[in-house]
Order: sequence, then C-alpha cells, then structure tokens
Amino acid sequence: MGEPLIAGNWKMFKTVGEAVDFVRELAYRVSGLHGVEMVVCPPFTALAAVSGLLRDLGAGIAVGAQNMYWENEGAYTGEVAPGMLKEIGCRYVILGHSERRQYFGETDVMVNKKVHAALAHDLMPIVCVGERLEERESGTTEAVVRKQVEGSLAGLSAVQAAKLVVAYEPVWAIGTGRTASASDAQQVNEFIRGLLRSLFGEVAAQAVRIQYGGSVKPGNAAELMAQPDIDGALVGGASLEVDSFTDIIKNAVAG
Ligand SMILES: O=C(CO)COP(=O)(O)O
Repeated sequence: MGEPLIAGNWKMFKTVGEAVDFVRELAYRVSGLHGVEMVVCPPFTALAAVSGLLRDLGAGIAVGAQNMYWENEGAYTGEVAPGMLKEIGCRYVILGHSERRQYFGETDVMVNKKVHAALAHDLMPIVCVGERLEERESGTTEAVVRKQVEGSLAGLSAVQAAKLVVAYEPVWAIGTGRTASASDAQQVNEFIRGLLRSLFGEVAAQAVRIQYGGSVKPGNAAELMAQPDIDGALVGGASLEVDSFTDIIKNAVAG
C-alpha cells in the first residue's frame, strides 16, 4: 500500500480564527514530514480561509469539505455545490458520514448522487460506511456494510471507483472512546476490499484507500495503520487538538 491518508473531520467545531490558527501550527509541526498524506476537513465557513492559507504556506496538507449537494446550482437554500468547493481549493469531500445519515436523513441513494457529482467535479469522495451497535451485536455488520457500499457506489466505472476513499466507521466507535480492535477493523476493511474487487475488479480495489474511523488516538494509530487493508484514518475528536492530531500523523508514518 502507499502512504497512509490521515484526515481530520472537525465536524461542527472551530471558528474561522480558530481554524486558521490551528492549520498554521499544524503546518509548522509537520513540515518536512514524508510518507503520509494529510487532509483537514473544516466546517464550510472556514474552508476558504484554511485552503488559502495552506496553499500560501505550501504545507502539503489538503482540504476537504464535510458534505455537499449533488446539483451544480439552483434553488436549494442552505446547500453547497461541488463546483463551489472546487473553486476554493477543496480536494476531498466527506460523503455519507453516519451523522449525516442519522440526523439529516441521508440515504445510500442520496450518497450515491453525491459521489457521482463529486467525481464529475474532480473532488475525491471519502465515502463513509459502518454499522450501528445493535447491528454488530446481531451479527449483521457485513450485510449492513455491503448494502451501504453497493448503494453508495452504484453505477461507477472501475476508473471512477479507483479514485475513491472509503472510510469504515463503526457508529458505536465514533466519539465513544471505544475503538474497534485493529483486527476487527482489519476484518471489515478486508471485507470492503473484497466487495470493491467484485464490483470494480482487482486494479480498482487495490487503488481505493480504505480508512478506519472511530476513536482513533495517538496510542492506537500505529497498530491500526499496520493492518494490510487499513490505508488511513478519519479522525474526529483527536483531530481538533494540534498535539493529538500531529501525534496521530507521526505515528501513522511509523505504522
Ligand atoms: O466520526 C469520526 C470521523 O469522521 C470519528 O470521530 P471520533 O474520532 O471522535 O470517534
């Protein structure tokens, strides 16, 4: 596998001022670091400022949005279009996060439309999938993940699929401090790789980066990244502090 892809999902945290201060410090701390790809995903309001600053600093840290709508423009109050994200320098966009699914009613059909729209605008989707606690306990993890992967990625060509990032985020591990064990996470990531192989072929399946997310911390990053099918991390809470996010990035390289 190539370099791990470590992305910070800031969710609904940080003002523009806080975001700018954070990335200035982060860029300083990780300058000269090789062997890892870094992304920060601030809220919409801070995207342009963060993106502009990182470009000016030449920091080698990419920017992603946390959501978008699938239409190019129109009367969709409150939504943000793919081209608008592209214009301000976003390279990635998180799609179908479990919080979007749970609180804002996003379905696989909607995520699928967003994935197609993102790729059409040369944005790299980070497509989130993962089971809830009751689903894991009832033994339906693989069935749930299969349905999300097949639904979210329907209609893509192998060439398009190869550009994807998939984040396996078990809902019970998000913000709970309860990380999936490295072997449990590896098992599901390997299952996802197999699904991608059957849908898009071997070349695309190997090209997709499959992250793990859910209570990733400095102390567990290396072990998670050492798994053969874990190609990166989508970090929530621990990406909000420069110390912990920097340590995760450095430990991921070591892993
Ligand atoms: O949802 C997540 C990243 O998208 C994970 O959040 P935590 O790292 O806070 O568990």
